[in-house]
Amino acid sequence: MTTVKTFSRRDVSEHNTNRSAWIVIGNKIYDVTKFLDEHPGGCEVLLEQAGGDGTEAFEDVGHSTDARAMKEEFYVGDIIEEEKTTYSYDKKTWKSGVVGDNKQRGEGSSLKDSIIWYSIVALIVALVYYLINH
Ligand code: HEM
Repeated sequence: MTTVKTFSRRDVSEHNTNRSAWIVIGNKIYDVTKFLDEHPGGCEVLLEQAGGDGTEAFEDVGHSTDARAMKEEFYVGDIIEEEKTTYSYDKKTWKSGVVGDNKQRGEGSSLKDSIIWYSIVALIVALVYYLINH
């Protein structure tokens, strides 16, 4: 059995320089010190997140599947159970990305939307009918 190392967010916050840079992404901790010079997005953005939670920044960039796989090379451990966060990103399925996202948002309003559209069409039809017959 492999035991996963765990660290508190305070532990992570100590690794906030180019000598040791840890970033939290999705409650997992990555030591990107050796990656600083190789990151295609530059070392500055990584250093900005170093010692903290870079989940949002990482997801906002829309990193490729390759980039996601690559980050596992730098995995050092997990955030301790008590300090784990639920991210808004957890609810999204990143594989289907924007499509799933739209579907999620659309579900609530699609019925309302179509009722409004049908009403507008019905009104126009009624108006045309009225104008023709008068
Ligand atoms: C271990 C963590 C990370 C890995 C392995 C990683 C890897 C990569 C890779 C491979 C790319 C090239 C484009 C792609 O394949 O998506 C990239 C681009 C980029 N990354 Fe990261 N990245 C990491 C963390 C971050 C973080 C925390 C930020 C914070 C903002 C960030 C910002 C960017 C930006 C701005 C680009 C450039 C996008 C562009 O020019 O199109 N990355 N990263």
